[in-house]
Amino acid sequence: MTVLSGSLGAGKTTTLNHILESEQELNAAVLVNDMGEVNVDADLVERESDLTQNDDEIIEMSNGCICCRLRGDMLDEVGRLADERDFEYLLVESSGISEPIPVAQTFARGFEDADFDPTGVYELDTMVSVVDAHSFWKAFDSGQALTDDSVDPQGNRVPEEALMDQIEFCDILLLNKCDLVPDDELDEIEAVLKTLQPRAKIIRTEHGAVAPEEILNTGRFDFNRASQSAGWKRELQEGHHHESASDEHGVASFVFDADRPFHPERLSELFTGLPDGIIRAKGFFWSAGREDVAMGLDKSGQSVRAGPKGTWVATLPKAQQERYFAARPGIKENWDEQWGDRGSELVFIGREFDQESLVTDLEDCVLSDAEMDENWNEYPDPFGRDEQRELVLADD
Ligand SMILES: Nc1nc2c(ncn2[C@@H]2O[C@H](COP(=O)(O)OP(=O)(O)OP(=O)(O)O)[C@@H](O)[C@H]2O)c(=O)[nH]1
Repeated sequence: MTVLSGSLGAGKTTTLNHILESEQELNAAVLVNDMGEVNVDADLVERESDLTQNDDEIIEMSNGCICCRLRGDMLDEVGRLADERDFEYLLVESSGISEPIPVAQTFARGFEDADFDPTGVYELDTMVSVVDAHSFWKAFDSGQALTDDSVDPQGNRVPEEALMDQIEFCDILLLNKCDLVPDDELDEIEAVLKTLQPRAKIIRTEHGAVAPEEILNTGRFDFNRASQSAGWKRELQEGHHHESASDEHGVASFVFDADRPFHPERLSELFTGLPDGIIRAKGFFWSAGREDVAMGLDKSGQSVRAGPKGTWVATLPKAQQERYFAARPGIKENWDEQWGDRGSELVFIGREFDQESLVTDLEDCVLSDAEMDENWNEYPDPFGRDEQRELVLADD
């Protein structure tokens, strides 16, 4: 099976129809997930591809998203399909806001609440994300997310976070609507995509016209590799610290690390005022006043979330610490006698931003010697108590 993800209107249905038309021999079934009341996409697939006449089957799932509420239902549906029909390939179009990881997980590993176990029946072959080249910059620069009513302080996700998930977790990136964008701009978008997601193959398309063999039976999907493929994860693992390596399109990424806590207010100010060119930021940090919790940063486009993310190994009982050291020797290597693993590692990925001044600004946010000597652990902070949430809304 192949799963198509991508934001609203990126061209998933168009791509699906193209595949079904150009592979007449393909004995396929299709599952379309649409969040609306009426499953417009399923109608379109049905109408434009004569699927029903080919004795194929389309499952429509509306009123919910297959990455969360409908996970179990989705499995039951494809289980029924496997029982009742004889077909070779399953194509899934997920809704524009679907997160690809839980969808992939559901198919690759099953889901506890479902009666049907897909492993051994379905084989997840390729995760495809369709990216709209025409609205690419707008999706990250518009600031829509922050004024959008759908964002609330409880931490609901915003569209650009879904888009970032789709870019970071896939095997094939289809850069669609290339007819609407000049070549030099496409080169820039591709440079950004490559940095955000170094593993995926990027294919430029117009009207979803991709050769079927590029996304069917590619054998590319591997859950573990896909989970590790985000550009920011690689940066952290490979430790490209403070390195400036911007490519010919001005795309650069670097890791900032510090073994002292940040001044929370200075840092939150910096986070909310990051240069426009910073498309992605991710990592963990040590915030003065939070001795026990590791804080997380998660920025996609205009959306910036920060807040409690985990526990420092240093705060765990000794026996548990030993288990961590055994599993991840890297922790021990960077262990500070006084502070243990407390510290910060933040990845920034962006385009045409002044890296040097950002590093200086970050350094200014770290506690000074004097601040450290005073009460390093007595700073109030604007971050939420329980979880990461939108920073701009964090002070209400
Ligand atoms: N100019 C241009 N238009 C395109 C291209 N691909 C798709 N479209 C148009 O963009 C619109 C959205 O395409 P869909 O295929 O419905 O997008 P989708 O991702 O399935 O959309 P949702 O299911 O609503 O999330 C349609 O009007 C398509 O005809 C393209 O490459 N170039």
